[in-house]
Amino acid sequence: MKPKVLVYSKVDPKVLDFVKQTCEVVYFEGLEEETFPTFLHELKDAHGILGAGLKVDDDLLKNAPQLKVVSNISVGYENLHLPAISARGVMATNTPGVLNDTVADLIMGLMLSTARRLPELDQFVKTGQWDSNLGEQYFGLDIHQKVLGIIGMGGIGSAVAKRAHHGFDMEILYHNRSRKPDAEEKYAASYCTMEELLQNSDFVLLMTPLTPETEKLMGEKEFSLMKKSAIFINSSRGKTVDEEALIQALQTGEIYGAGLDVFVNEPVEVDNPLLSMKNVVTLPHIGSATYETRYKMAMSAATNLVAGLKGETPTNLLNKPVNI
Ligand SMILES: NC(=O)c1ccc[n+]([C@@H]2O[C@H](COP(=O)([O-])OP(=O)(O)OC[C@H]3O[C@@H](n4cnc5c(N)ncnc54)[C@H](O)[C@@H]3O)[C@@H](O)[C@H]2O)c1
Ligand SMILES: O=C(O)[C@H](O)CO
Repeated sequence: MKPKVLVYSKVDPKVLDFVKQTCEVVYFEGLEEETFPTFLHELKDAHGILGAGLKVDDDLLKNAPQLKVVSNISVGYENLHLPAISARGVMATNTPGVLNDTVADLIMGLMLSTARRLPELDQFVKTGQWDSNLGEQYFGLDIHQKVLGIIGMGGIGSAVAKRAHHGFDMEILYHNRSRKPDAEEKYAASYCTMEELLQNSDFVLLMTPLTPETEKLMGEKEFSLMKKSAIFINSSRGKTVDEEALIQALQTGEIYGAGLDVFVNEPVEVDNPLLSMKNVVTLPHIGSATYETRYKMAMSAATNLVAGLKGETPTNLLNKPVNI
């Protein structure tokens, strides 16, 4: 009998076909309030789940006694409670690597958009404000030859360092849990403390996972250390930042601007002060959102899932389940 899999996010039909070769699939195309009870019902005899963002903790797992694999279609996995998943002998997987270049491209775009005020000036032209006497009101800041500080020099951080160093002639500083000799050699990246990085960077990119250690990693003290001319970029998770402190730093001119792909609450509330600031460029958490990369992520997650269900070790196994 084929193992039963619940796919709870929309995926390319080719990914579904791949999973269907070895599994019986129940497809949800996204979980809504109305479909969640059916999902819970189907979970009772499911062997695998595949999708993005579902909170998987003991509360959910107790409804899933047959479960063998939880496959996340994302690199971030703060939605997975790994101790609870491991304790029930279940494998957990994510999708690192395949999205590095796409997210790094977007981050370069965010840096350029914020420094050169692209969305604001786009509106300027489209609303007929462009006249022949334009002066400093449309000036921005250069990004080439500036200093980029990267907090979290992992897969995505390194892909940004590559673009910034080789493409924009930027100087790279980084802070990470451990030294990254590869980035030091290839992108002339200099390792430094958080404090040194914040004080010396023209752009500060936050690119760590969300963990208890990184929650509110950027707060009042950290923003106060940044240059007044510096731009803060966050494409990690909203909760790595104390959003109130960021708003304050922007309102008081402690920093020049911010480019944000992630927020504490997503979708972000329309009355969030960040949305009405001209010096803030916002995006709806779309770092990896291209057709090509979302396909690769879903296929990577499907491959992990099928491997786990076949009794093999998935390439991107995150945990050590008991009894395995
Ligand atoms: N905006 C988006 O669409 C999007 C897309 C992909 C990933 N992300 C987020 O970005 C995160 C990073 O992705 P990645 O693929 O580069 O992961 P990664 O694991 O390759 O890199 C993360 C790096 O952060 C470092 N780190 C962890 N905790 C740290 C700490 N306390 N202080 C300093 N450094 C620390 C790690 O050592 C590692 O080098 C993901 O976990 C996810 O939350 C967001
Ligand atoms: O963690 C990730 O992979 C992104 O945030 C979702 O695509």
